[in-house]
Amino acid sequence: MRRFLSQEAAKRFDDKLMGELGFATESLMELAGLSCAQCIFKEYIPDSVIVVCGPGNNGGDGLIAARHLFHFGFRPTVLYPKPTSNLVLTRLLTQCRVLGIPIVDQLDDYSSFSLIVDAIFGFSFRGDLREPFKTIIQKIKESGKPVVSLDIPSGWDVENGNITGEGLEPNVLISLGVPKLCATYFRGIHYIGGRFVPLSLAEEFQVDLPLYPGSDQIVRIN
Ligand SMILES: NC(=O)C1=CN([C@@H]2O[C@H](COP(=O)(O)OP(=O)(O)OC[C@H]3O[C@@H](n4cnc5c(N)ncnc54)[C@H](OP(=O)(O)O)[C@@H]3O)[C@@H](O)[C@H]2O)[C@@H](O)CC1
Ligand SMILES: [K+]
Repeated sequence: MRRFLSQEAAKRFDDKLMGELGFATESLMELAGLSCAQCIFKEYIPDSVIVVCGPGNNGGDGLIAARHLFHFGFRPTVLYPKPTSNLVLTRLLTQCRVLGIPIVDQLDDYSSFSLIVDAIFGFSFRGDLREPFKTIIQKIKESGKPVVSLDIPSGWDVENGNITGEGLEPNVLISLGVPKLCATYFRGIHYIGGRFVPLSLAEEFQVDLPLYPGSDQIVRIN
């Protein structure tokens, strides 16, 4: 059995979940985002947090995590630099707005936040880092603040890790469903979250599922 998925396998895995296995993106994203917020609550005292969201579903996980973090007593702000017309993401942005969570499209100074949540890129990241996210990632690194990455440390090659050196070096990584290959290069605190993978799918892809304690949605593996 393997413990990690390649980029191509992660995409096929996702297609199966959202296709023949009957799941909706929104429902799995909700479980993913909740599990991320639970990991953050375990590792950090509630305080101000900036949740930096990219244009894809990783950004959606971030919006959901921001909403749950608000309910857990954190003071989240969302950085959403790229406008979206995607209905799922638009609805999640509305849900944050309803709670009074500030949503900004640019940020020059991260110093007023005690924690940065990286929901910029997930398993679909490829090629050279493009703007505006290249500068955002650079500024996050310069801030020296603790970083929690959702699914993939942004800027890392999904299989080969931080090969350009431009990627984030998070303190905590929360792999969603099954870790991707780049996680083998990660040396910080590593959780798996999102307890939604059917055993039959894990067997088909020959990946191990972690043993989640009790009814928990998260498990620390490193
Ligand atoms: N399957 C599961 O179990 C579940 C998966 N879930 C989550 O979904 C995530 C995967 O989401 P995803 O496929 O939407 O892609 P993701 O990585 O967020 O964004 C890709 C976008 O980024 C951009 N972009 C790409 N490369 C770039 C570059 N070099 N430089 C700059 N921009 C670049 C490009 O956008 P564009 O620039 O084309 O607008 C592209 O569209 C997964 O990791 C997990 O977090 C959970 O929600 C639910 C359960
Ligand atoms: K990320």
